[in-house]
Amino acid sequence: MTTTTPAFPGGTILGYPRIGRRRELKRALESHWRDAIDDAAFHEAARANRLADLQRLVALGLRADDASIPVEGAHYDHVLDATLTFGAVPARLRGRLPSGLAGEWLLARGAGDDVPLEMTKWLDSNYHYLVPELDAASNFSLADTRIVDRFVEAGAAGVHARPVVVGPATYLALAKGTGVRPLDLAERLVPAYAALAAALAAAGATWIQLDEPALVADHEDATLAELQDVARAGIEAARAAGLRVLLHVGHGDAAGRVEPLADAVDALAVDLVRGTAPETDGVQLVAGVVHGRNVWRTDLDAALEALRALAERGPVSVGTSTTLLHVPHDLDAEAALEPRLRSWLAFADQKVAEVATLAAALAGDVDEAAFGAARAAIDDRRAAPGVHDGAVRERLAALPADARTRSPYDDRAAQQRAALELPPLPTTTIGSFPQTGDIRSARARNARGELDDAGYAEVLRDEVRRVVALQEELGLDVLVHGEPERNDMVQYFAEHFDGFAPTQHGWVQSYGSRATRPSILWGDVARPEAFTVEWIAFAQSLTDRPVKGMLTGPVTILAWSFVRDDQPLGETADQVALALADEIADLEAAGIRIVQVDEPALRELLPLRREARPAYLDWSVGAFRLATAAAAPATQIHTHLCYSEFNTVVDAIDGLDADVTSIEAARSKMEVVDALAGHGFGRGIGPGVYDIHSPRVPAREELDELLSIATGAISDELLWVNPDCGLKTRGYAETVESLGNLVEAARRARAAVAVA
Ligand code: MET
Ligand SMILES: [Zn+2]
Repeated sequence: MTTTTPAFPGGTILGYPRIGRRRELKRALESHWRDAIDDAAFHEAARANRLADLQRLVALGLRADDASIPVEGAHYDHVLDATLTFGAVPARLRGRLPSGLAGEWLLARGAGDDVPLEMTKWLDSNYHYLVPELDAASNFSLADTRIVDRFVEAGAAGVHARPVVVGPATYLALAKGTGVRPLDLAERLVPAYAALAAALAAAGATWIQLDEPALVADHEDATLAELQDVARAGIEAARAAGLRVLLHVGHGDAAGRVEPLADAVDALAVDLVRGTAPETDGVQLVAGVVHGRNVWRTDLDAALEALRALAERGPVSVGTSTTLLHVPHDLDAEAALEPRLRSWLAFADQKVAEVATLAAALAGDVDEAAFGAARAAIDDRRAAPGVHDGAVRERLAALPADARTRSPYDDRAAQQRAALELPPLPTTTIGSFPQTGDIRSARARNARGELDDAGYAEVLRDEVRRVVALQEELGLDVLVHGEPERNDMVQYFAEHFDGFAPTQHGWVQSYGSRATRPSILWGDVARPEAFTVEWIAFAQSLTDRPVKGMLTGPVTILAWSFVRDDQPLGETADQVALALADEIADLEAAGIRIVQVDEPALRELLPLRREARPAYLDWSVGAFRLATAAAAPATQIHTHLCYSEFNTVVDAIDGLDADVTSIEAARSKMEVVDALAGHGFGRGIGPGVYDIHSPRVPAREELDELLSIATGAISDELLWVNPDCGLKTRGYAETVESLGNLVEAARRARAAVAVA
C-alpha cells in the first residue's frame, strides 16, 4: 500500500440537506413570501439554519479546519444560485429583474405576467431545479456574491469550508436555450467562474467543489467530449485562481467519463454505489461508498474492503455517492419507527457518522463496535419476516401471459364513449384540490388524538361535497373527489400497503420550500383491503357526472419512496402493480367508470445512460400495464405525467396504453404536443394549459393560445382540457378563477372546432 499524504481530508460528504432539521428554511421562505417577515429577518433565519448545519456536521465528526465540510445553503435551489451568481438573467427580464430576494423569488415563482423559470427534475432524482433560460445575448459575470459570502460566514463560525457550485458543463447541459445551444455559450460563462474562484481565493478559500454530474449522463445535443472540454475549462479557471478543485460527478458510473479530466483536478468524487472506480490511478479519489440517495445502512465491511483495494492504486478519501440532499436529516427523530426496521437504516446524520467511521478505519483505526453493529443489522434484515411474503411471490410467479394486455384501443374507446357520453374537448382536473388549513389542521388533530376518526372523516366528507359542488358549478365534465384524505400521493398508498413504513420527520426537499416524506419500502408489497373506494364512491354518489378514481402508479410509488435494495426494482414494481390492480377491481365493482393511475415519475427514473433505458422502460411500462390491464374495456384508464421533459420517452408513454394521458405542458408552451403528434399518438391526450406550480391565474388569451396550439396538433376526438397537475398547493380563490377560465376556454375551443 502506498502511503501518500492525502491531498484531501480523509472523509467528506458532497452536500447536506438544507431545508433544516425541522424545516426551518421552509417556514422562513413561506413567511417571507406572505410578507410576515422582512428581508433582514429572512436572511437571519437562513443564516441561522446554515450555521446549525455546519455545527451539526462538526459534531458528527467532520473536521472544521480542512475543507471537509461543503457549504452550499441555497435559499430555493442551487441551480438558481448559479444563475444569480453568474447574472444569467432571462432575456424577458433583462434590465428589470429586481435586486435581492425580490428578483430571486421572481425567477423562482413568477409574478403577474412574468412566468417563473421552468422547473425540471435534477438528473434522475425527485429534486426539481429551476432551468436556466439562455439565449444568444446571454452574458455572464460575477453578479452576486452569495457563494463567497457563505464561505466567509462559515469561516466566522469557525469552519474552513469548501464552497460548492454547479460546474459549467452541467449548468449549460441542464439549461434551455432560445436561438442558441447553451453549451456554445461556454466561452462566455467560464470567465465568470474564474471571477468567482478569484473572489473565493481572495476570501481565503482553499478548495472548491465543482458539481459536474452531467458528465455521467447522456444528452440529446451534447457529446461527452464537449462536456469534458467545458468541465475542464471550469476546473482550469478555478485552479488558475489558486483554488484546489474537487470535481464531483456522483449520480452513476463515472468510469469511462472522467478519465481525461484526471490530470486537471486535485480530487475526484465518484459514486461507487451505482458505479465503479474510473481508471485514474494516482489521483486523489473521494470514494462514494456511502449511498447518498437511499436510507439503508452501509455494509461497512464491504465498503472498507473496497476502500482498501482502491488505496492500493492511489490516495483515497471516504465520501458519499452523491450529496445527502436527497435523504432526511436524522434517523434519531423517528421515535415511532419500528425499532427493528430502524436498526437497518441510516439518514444523513448517520451517514456522516458512517463516513467518519470508514475514514478512521481506512487510516487504521477500526471501530469494532460500529462494524459489528452494521454487520448484525444487515444479517437481521435479510432474514426478517415480511421481507419475503410467500403469497405475493406465488401470485407474481403465476401471472398469465396476457396479464399486461388490454383489449384493442378502438374497442375500448367505443365502449367508453357509449358509457361516458362526454362532450368534445372534455374538461377535467388532475385530482387534488387545494389542501386548506382546515383539512391540514383536522389531520393533525386526528393524528394527535384530539379529533376522533369519525369527526375527521366528516371534515373530509364535507370537503368532498364542496369540491364536487364546485366542479359542477364550474361546468367541468369529469370530476374528482379532490384527494383531501391524502397527505401525499405516495405516502397515502404506503400507509395502506403492506411492506411500507412511513416516517414522521423524514422530509426531503422537492423544490423550493416544498418537501416530501418518502416512505420506506422494506418488504413485499400487498394491499390488505380497499382504501380509496369509500372516498371515490362517496363523491360519485353526489353527482351524475363521472368521478375519476385516483391511484398513484407503481413507478411513482417506487420513485418517491426509499426502495429496498435487495431485489431488482422491476420485481418491486410488479408487486405494487398487483396491489393497485386489486384496488382498481374494487373501484369498478363500486361503479366507478374512470380510473386515473398517475405516473409523474415515469421520466424521473429513466436511466441517465442510453444503454440502460430499454430495460428500464420495459419494467416500468410493464408494471403500469400490469396494474391496469385487468380493467374492463369500458373502464377508461387515465394516466398523468408532469414536471419532466417527456419528449424523449414518447414511445414509453404510448406503451402505457392508457386511454387518456394528461401531461404537463403549459410552462414549455405545449412543446410535448408536437412530439406526441409527430409520434402519431392515437389515444386521448390532455396537455396541461394551466401551470399550477405558480399562483398566477392564467388569462383568457393565454389559455386560448395554448389550446389553439393543441387543437392544431391533436385531433378533436382525442383532446382533453385540463391543468398541468393537481391543485393541492394552490389557494381556493385562484383555483376557482383559473378553472373558470379554463372551462370557458374549452367552450370557445369547442365552438371553434365545431365551426371548422
Ligand atoms: C405530481 S402529480 C399529482 C397528481 C395527483 N392526482 C394530484 O392531483 O395531486
Ligand atoms: Zn402532476
